[in-house]
Amino acid sequence: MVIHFSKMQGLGNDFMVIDQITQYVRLTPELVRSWSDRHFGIGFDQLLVVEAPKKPDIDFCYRIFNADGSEVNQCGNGARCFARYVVEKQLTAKRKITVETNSGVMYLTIEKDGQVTVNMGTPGLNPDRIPLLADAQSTQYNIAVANDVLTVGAASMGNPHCVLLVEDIDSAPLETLGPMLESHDAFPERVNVGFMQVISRSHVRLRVYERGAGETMACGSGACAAMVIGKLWNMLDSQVRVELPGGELDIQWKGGDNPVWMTGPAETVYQGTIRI
Ligand SMILES: N[C@H](CCC[C@H](N)C(=O)O)C(=O)O
Repeated sequence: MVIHFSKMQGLGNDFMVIDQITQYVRLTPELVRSWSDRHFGIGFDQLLVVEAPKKPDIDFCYRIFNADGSEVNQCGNGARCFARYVVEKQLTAKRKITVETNSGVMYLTIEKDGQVTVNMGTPGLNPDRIPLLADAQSTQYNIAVANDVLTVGAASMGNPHCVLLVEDIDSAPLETLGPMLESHDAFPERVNVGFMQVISRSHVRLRVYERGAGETMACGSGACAAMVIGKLWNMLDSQVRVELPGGELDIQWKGGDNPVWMTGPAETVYQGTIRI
């Protein structure tokens, strides 16, 4: 069987995108891992799967698999690529798209300049929502790692994130602290780990060691989580330029139960087929 796919990227966070509307393939963790391999497969950070809606008033469903084969409930950069994919494949003529993921419904708008704005929903700060093993909700949590205690912020954007402050993003110890925090016992479903350097109240630099993928060139939900946590720490205003290794995202959040808005690019690199 031949599977048609698009290879896409949002600020260098790269994706294989398939639709299960015009074709069908049974997805297993082993198959996803074989496809994500950058030497023996196609190579990607995440696989995005477009499905027909299950409810009225929803345009599509959208599933996300990390490179390690784990299925997750949110991908910010992927949401922007998803929007461009369904338009380019003429699966919709809409410019405002409603999509349901395992973590809820998202609202996507394709802007006139081709960028995509995503309503990423309200951040989850209750430890049970993240999930995080903690006695009470706080803006800061102390996590024992190796022989040190790290102070982190934690939030869910439909997927779990922790964020720590660093003086210099370029020398941040992602290779060591990333995996240790990603799989730390305090995070029962593992966690995405953001390393944030605050440049001003409207500009941060961020690197993310992603759950199930390692360090990526950009993490959309990670940029949202970092902005939320930085604002809760009263270090950031309500609109922030998040500078990631792969480029910049515009993130906006007014606090409280307001949604987080993310705007950024999404591009198709090539279209291909793979035989299974
Ligand atoms: N690694 C993430 C999923 C992809 C998120 C990221 N690529 C984004 O743009 O939000 C997780 O396990 O929750």
